[in-house]
Amino acid sequence: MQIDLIKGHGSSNDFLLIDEISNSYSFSENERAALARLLCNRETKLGADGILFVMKSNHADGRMRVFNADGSEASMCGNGLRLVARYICEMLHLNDAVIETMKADLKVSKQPDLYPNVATYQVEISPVSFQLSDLPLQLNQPILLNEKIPALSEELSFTALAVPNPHLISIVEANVFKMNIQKQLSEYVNGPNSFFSDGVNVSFVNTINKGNIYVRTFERGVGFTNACGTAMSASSLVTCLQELNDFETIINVYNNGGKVQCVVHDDAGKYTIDLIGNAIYLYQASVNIDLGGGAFSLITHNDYTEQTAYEKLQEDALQFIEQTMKG
Ligand SMILES: N[C@@H](CCC[C@H](N)C(=O)O)C(=O)O
Repeated sequence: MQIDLIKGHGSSNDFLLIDEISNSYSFSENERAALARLLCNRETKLGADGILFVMKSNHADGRMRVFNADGSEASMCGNGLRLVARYICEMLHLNDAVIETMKADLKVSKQPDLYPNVATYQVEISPVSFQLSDLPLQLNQPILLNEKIPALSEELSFTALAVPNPHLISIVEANVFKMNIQKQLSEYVNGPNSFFSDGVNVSFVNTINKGNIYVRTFERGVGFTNACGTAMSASSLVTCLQELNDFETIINVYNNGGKVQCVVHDDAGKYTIDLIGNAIYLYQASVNIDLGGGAFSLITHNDYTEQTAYEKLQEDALQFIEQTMKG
């Protein structure tokens, strides 16, 4: 089969976007998973953290399904949703749209460029749940708010939440990033284990100062990524709950791929988060795929020129991290 796609990124969390609205593709569930495993493989000419399937919705402006590089489907993807938001808004000539995702219809909108010539979109991260059964996390308690799970770590405290994909978050000192703790812990909870039957995205967060945090995430179904949008949103909420940041106020979230902004809303205990950041296209490609043989070849590859503008944002973000995070 021949497929046209766009490779893009949100905070350098990169995706292959496949448009099923304009193209008459028809994929079985197994084919979607196999496509993700094949095309996201970093050893090939494409490689990505996941695939975004952009589909028609019967009630919203469009629909997104996201598959991780290992072929598993996720209920949500914040960085990916910004790319889909851009794609749908440009296709339908809209500034605001609603995108159907696995568990919710989410508002998205075009925003003023965060940096010159960096296409910027805001996406809604919702619904939020602290019920452990929604992750799921198997513990003899209903919620976990900044508490220890001694079997995972004697030192670190964790908060667990679903936004709606599952996240385990720990606020740490800067020196912890130099240790191997996050990798070991993440591999454990994403392998066969008695706590997380579906795995979990694991984030370590450093509160640089009020209004500025750094987040590094080991993603379920992928491994360490440059950034994870839902994780940065969930982490922002956790810092507000711990009074390290303020609700209704911009939080700059630095990551290894750049920077986004989050605003956390508290509507009488119902939390939602605005995630604002880049939606950059890297190139358009056509590929010829032999799924049975597990191989593909590139037919065309045309670069966009947007990445140069993004690199300025990324350089400044990385410099800020280096200067402020001593540890
Ligand atoms: N990178 C994404 C999250 C993708 C899904 C995640 N790995 C999961 O399995 O829940 C983001 O930007 O939110």
